[in-house]
Amino acid sequence: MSVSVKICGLKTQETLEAAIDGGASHVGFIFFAKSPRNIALKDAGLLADRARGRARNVAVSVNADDETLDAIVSEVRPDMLQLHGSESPERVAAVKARYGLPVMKAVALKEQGDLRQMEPYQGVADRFLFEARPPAGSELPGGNGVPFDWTILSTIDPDIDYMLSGGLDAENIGDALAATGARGVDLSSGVESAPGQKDIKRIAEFFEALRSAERAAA
Ligand SMILES: O=C(O)c1ccccc1N[C@@H]1O[C@H](COP(=O)(O)O)[C@@H](O)[C@H]1O
Repeated sequence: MSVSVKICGLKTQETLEAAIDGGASHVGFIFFAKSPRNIALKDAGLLADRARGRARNVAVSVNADDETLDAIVSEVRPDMLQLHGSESPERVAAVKARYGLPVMKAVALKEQGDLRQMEPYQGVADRFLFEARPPAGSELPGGNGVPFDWTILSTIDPDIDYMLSGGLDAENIGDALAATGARGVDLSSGVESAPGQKDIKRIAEFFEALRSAERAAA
């Protein structure tokens, strides 16, 4: 089975096309002012229109209020909302009900016990995004290019639908898939030449490495 891939933090047509050409199933747009990947609503709307029907558009927000999410949903018409802050299970449920869209909830992992944070969201979130805890001093809850200890996921219930994230790139994707058996992955920094600057060559190299890992596992 092929792994679904979300390339996140896209800001240009050229890199969006490179992600979709490479085989991305999902493309992500960041709505978080402090991020070098933050994108204006109008620009994200244009990119999402371009991707529509070829990849699923994911809008990423951090503790966004209804007014902010209303604007994102109306301009971008995403297929999925990624909530990457400290949104409570009740907030996740309210967002799902308000927009009628699936929600992927980010959960930061550093040690085995952190997996318990996922439990209150089970049956509420449609999918999980397992991500590393941000390094000390980082202003970003995600997109730090840092992997976590993948063995934390070795005993996870196979019915839990998740994307693996945090510091994935062409060099480590084979090991990451071998360690976790993840059916979906999400990455940003690993296909950039500098923070917020997606690199077409690195996107192509990532997909090449992924296909090679998939062949090795078949
Ligand atoms: O990428 C960001 O700047 C960002 C900002 C705020 C919330 C989430 C963000 N990114 C998410 O984190 C993953 C992992 O990033 P990386 O591969 O470790 O750089 C990214 O794919 C986004 O979903």
